[in-house]
Amino acid sequence: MKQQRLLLPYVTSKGWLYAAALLAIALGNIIQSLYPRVLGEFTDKLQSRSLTPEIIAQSALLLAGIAVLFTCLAGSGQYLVMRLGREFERLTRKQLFRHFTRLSEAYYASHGVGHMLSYVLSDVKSVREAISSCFSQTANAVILLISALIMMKVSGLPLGLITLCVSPLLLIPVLVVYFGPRIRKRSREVQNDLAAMTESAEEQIGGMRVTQKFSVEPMMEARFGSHVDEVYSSQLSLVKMSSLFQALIPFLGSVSLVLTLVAGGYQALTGAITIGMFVSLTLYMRLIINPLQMIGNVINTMQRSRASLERLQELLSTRPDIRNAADPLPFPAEAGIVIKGLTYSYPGAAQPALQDIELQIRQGWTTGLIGRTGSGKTTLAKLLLRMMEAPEGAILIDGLDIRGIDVHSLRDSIAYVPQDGFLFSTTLRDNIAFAKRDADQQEVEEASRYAGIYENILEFKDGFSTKLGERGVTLSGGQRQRTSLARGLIKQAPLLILDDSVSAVDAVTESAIVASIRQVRRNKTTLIIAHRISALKHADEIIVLDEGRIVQRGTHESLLQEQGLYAELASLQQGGMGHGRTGA
Ligand SMILES: Nc1ncnc2c1ncn2[C@@H]1O[C@H](COP(=O)(O)OP(=O)(O)OP(=O)(O)O)[C@@H](O)[C@H]1O
Repeated sequence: MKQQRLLLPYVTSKGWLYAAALLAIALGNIIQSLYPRVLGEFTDKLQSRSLTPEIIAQSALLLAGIAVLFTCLAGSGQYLVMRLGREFERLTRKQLFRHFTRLSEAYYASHGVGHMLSYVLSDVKSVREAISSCFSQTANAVILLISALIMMKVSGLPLGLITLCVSPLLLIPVLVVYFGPRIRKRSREVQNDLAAMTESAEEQIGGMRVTQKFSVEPMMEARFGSHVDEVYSSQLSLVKMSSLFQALIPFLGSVSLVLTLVAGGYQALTGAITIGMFVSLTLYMRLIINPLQMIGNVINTMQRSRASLERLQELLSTRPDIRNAADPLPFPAEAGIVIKGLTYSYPGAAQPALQDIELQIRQGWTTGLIGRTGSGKTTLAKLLLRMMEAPEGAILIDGLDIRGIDVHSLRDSIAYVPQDGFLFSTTLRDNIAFAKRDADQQEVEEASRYAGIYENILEFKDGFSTKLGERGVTLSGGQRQRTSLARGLIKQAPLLILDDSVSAVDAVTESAIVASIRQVRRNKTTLIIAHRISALKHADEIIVLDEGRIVQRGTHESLLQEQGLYAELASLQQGGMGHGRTGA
């Protein structure tokens, strides 16, 4: 799998801005590295008693100038780098969301919402830290080190002395090589555990009402608690490694200072260097050590960010399972469907969900699909929507292989109404006009009348402007279903699939809805999936599925004449179980 590169293209595209930031930081640090020299010369003049009030004023002005220039230059470099980091965060979050919209049903079945959130929140933030604060701190340290070394040489300090004093700092790269990969590995474990914990939090909080109703709070606490413990232990293991690393770097800095004191002091005693030179040497060493100490922090953050970057790159490299063919065709003029020898198994399933399906959903007809729970009805609907991919040549729409049809055009031409349609936290109007944003009020009202929800909506104080969701009205199961049905009907799509879409309404409402759907879908292709015979008995053809296979087909009347599952379901439902889920 080719890895999608995330960072390099971004940094390259912003190359000029990064170069400008680097320049500002470099100039700021070069200017700052002048101040030990000013103080060294000042000390020498003080010692040789050649100090005058003018020299004092000049030196003070010089130091103030250095401070102002450093603040302006380093400050603007820092601002630019931080801004570039935030821009990366903004673009990557959008890119991730775009990628999420392309991932398939199978991906979402194996990755929870919390897991996806952890990419958008913590991984992106962690990479942003690397390209903002780490960038400026590294630039600071490297430039300051180089300019301080040059200034020490220019100030006349002996090369041997300089080399001896900075030698312990040369061990820093060795520490980086040893600790870097270890910190990265542990960081990756932390990120994975955090993702699992977010996923668990999302699920446990989402299911809190069920938890309370079943009074199983201790069990759920233990479930979430175990994820929290895992995060704690992986973080602890990371903290151990990174603390050791971060403690060793200042230690090397202190060794450098000790050497400076001993070797510099000895040379000043013997007269090899002046006292002013000794003062500037110690100041230079302090100047270098401060940012180098921060390098420990930077490298820690960088390793964490690298682990996050790897996770993000892996995610962005996941190719969507459902992709358009090289030359995708638009949805054909007619929505007649032929299914030939379709067998479909979910990944890892022992049994196929559908087997040897031969079926025709005729253009302009209403086809009914009935069967016990788990018989494969929804699987068939999802294959028609290409939420999963059917084998080549198994599903033809108006003679075209479904795999050759543009995914967007296909889904745009099908109105799919599931049993438990998800409604968004917006107004009822927005939910109904979800897939038809330009629908006028009349269309919205018409669709809600057909779906049998119009009267209910008018009863709300704000009518169609009623807000749903956390800060709005909570609809009953049946109201939710009918709103979702209105959302499907308003599309007036060439193919309508109702997947148990009126299962939560009473028999009277159901028969009114079925009658209006028949009216609005006259001569349009419609597939009604249902458990209840009453929902599909008017269909032009009814298909009976059992354990993934078609076991009967015909009209309501012909199927009632046959010995078989349909007649069995009919007698059960007439016997008073009509509103339950048969075979469940
Ligand atoms: N994402 C999935 N991964 C694995 N197996 C699945 C998945 N979705 C459904 N199945 C299995 O496929 C079979 C058919 O399921 P499907 O949802 O199509 O049945 P159904 O007839 O629509 O049932 P119901 O009437 O209860 O909605 C079942 O055995 C189910 O467990």
